[in-house]
Amino acid sequence: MNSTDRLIEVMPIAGIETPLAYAVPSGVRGCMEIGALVRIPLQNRTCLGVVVREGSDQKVPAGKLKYVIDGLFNEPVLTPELITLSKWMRRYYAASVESVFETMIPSAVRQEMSPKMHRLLSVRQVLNDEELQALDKRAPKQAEVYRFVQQQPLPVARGLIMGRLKVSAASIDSLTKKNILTERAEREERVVYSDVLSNAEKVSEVAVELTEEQAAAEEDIAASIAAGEFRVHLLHGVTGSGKTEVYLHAMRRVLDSGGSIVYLVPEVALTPQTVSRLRGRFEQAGDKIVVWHSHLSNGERLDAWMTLARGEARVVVGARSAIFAPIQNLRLVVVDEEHEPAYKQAETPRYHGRDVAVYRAMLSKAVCVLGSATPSLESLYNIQTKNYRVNRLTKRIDDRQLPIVHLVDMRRERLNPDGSANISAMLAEKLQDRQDKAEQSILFLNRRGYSSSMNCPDCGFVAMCEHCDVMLTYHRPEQQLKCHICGFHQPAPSGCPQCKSSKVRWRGYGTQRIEEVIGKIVPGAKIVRLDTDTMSKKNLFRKILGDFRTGKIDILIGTQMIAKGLDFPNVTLVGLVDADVSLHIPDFRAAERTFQLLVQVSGRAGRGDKAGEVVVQTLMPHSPPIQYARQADFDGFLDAELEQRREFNYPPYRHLVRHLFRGRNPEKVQFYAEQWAKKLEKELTEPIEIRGPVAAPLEKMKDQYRFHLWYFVGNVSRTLPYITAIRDAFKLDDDVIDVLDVDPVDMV
Ligand SMILES: Nc1ncnc2c1ncn2[C@@H]1O[C@H](COP(=O)(O)OP(=O)(O)OP(=O)(O)O)[C@@H](O)[C@H]1O
Ligand SMILES: [Zn+2]
Repeated sequence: MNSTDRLIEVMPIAGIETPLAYAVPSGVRGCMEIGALVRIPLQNRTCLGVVVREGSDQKVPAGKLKYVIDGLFNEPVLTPELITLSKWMRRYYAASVESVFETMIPSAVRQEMSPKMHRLLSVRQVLNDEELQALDKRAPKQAEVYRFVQQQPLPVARGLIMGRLKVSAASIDSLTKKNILTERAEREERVVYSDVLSNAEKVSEVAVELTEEQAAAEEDIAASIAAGEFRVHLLHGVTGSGKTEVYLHAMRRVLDSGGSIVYLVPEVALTPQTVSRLRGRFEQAGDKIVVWHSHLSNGERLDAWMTLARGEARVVVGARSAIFAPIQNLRLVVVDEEHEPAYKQAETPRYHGRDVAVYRAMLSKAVCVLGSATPSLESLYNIQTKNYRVNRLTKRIDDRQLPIVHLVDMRRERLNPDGSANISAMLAEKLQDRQDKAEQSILFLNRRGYSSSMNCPDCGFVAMCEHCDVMLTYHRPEQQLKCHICGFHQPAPSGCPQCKSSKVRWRGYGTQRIEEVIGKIVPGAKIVRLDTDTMSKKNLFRKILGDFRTGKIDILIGTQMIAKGLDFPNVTLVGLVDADVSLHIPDFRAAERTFQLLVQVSGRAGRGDKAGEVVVQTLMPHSPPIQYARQADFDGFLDAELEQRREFNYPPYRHLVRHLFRGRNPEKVQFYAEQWAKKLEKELTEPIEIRGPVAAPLEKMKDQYRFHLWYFVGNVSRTLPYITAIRDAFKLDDDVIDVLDVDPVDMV
């Protein structure tokens, strides 16, 4: 290395937890700034890394310092504050550098992938005659490739060489490995950013005049944006109060003053209405919006990302990972439906999109707006403890009334012998009434109850998954029993496999069964079912919503996953078939989830000129979350629930960390979990409460047995590193795996 060489520090994406110093060769291709994605040599291989520092004071012995190979792009793929965010995520979620960067930088970007990408080869090291003759002898094919490339005036496409010379990829690769040839990816032409959601339901978008409440909320948010300080606003507005309109006005201001915006939704595919409203509003005004969603091809992903990195688009809308968009001058982060558990990632790094959004906003001194009709207890609590500002919208647009909620006690209804069990007389009658009046209805099933299992009344046999601790679910169209956790399936037996009785029964009900029953109750109604099968078919979901809007469908049946943000003015009846299923899950948030579910699904009724009604079927009509939801009493629910949480030290009073051990051998898993607990209790100097180990509620999953411990932690960033340090010195057997999940939403 020359004394004039510039140094940078690069964090390899390769299972290493510290940055390494590299020299930057003069004339190197690509960006070398902080946040740039670069190729580096590391222990005899080439890997990717992110530039985290310009300059270095690492003492690298002379002759050991290596050169960066090149930068993948001409601009950084992460902003400096995203690098800081990555450090926080590693610490807070006990995650590796590799997993954090792989989450932050989409694989399409890391692989520099595009369907229209060429891999171009050129000569890096010119061979002299002697060397060329040696190569001719040793590897004639390689020599042929070398000669061919050397004769070309411009870099030549790899595919072309392979086709023309009939050589294998291996011959080319060995030349690049020896650094005789060099390969780089280049776009054939600029890929036009096409987007599958671009022809979503068209909503003609004109900016409406805000109501008084909306205007007050928006002005308060605007004041924070103008102040240029980090602030969090909780926009707590009842269903149909026009929260989206408040976001849109605030966004307009930010765009007009040159700032950028991240807008998060729980799942893009489930929110086509929101996406088309954003598009309608901003793209007509000439502001490009990037919609970041799972149906993008790799080429589109790369292109969308780079559009943001280059500052060509200043708004990104997407699910949780959109929070990592390399957008500069971030002024506003919107987290819509902030209470949604879908914001939590189920794999490492197990981050919570909302919490990361708040942290990123803080780093950028931006404003974060969390919006919901049913905010999480954590956010409501933060109003008091972290000075979140709260903006309430207490009224629906045009003073529309919140719907009347009827509770039906299904313990009495169950006695109905007419075969239409699970649909109460009241719900049946109201469905027919809406049909007569040409109004629309939506029926919701609680997702957790969306199954029908097989059991035998003679011997008590229940069909269970061979690999998981769950009952198999009956799917009528395919006549199969399926496991919703691992996908195991088998043909549905006609008799009991254990005692051969022919009296097998199907208990519970799925959307399919409800559809049949409703068909009998309301003959002539056009009924459509929305479930996971529908969701897996591209565009079908949007088509169904479109048909529902135009009145081609009378009754829509689905699980609560479809409830988010649906806004159909002609819906005057909502039925919740099984309100309390979610009360029985082993989760300290069971009451909160049930309350949220009731309020959210009720919120779909009566959004137009006509008043709405809700029929809630329950076996526990007196349980507090159901009563509070019925009266739309948020404060009552909050007070009661906070008291419970405080008593048991649950969030929001403490953070929970779940430490799961799993493996195929249950005794071994339990043994390690217990050994660990002993070690932790002995060595941990921090006062935290430890509960467990105990078997997880879902003890067996995908053939693995699961035990877990719970840590009740006051300050995660401070305490977790102590736990991980002890864990680093705790050797597990190869076939036992442990996972730390901070602020978990999955309790089973
Ligand atoms: N100021 C306004 N004047 C007239 N119509 C409005 C106004 N603000 C919002 N709307 C309309 O009211 C309806 C409800 O608004 P929106 O969907 O934003 O409510 P929301 O608070 O997000 O509801 P939810 O939480 O139930 O999804 C929409 O059709 C929207 O276009
Ligand atoms: Zn299974």
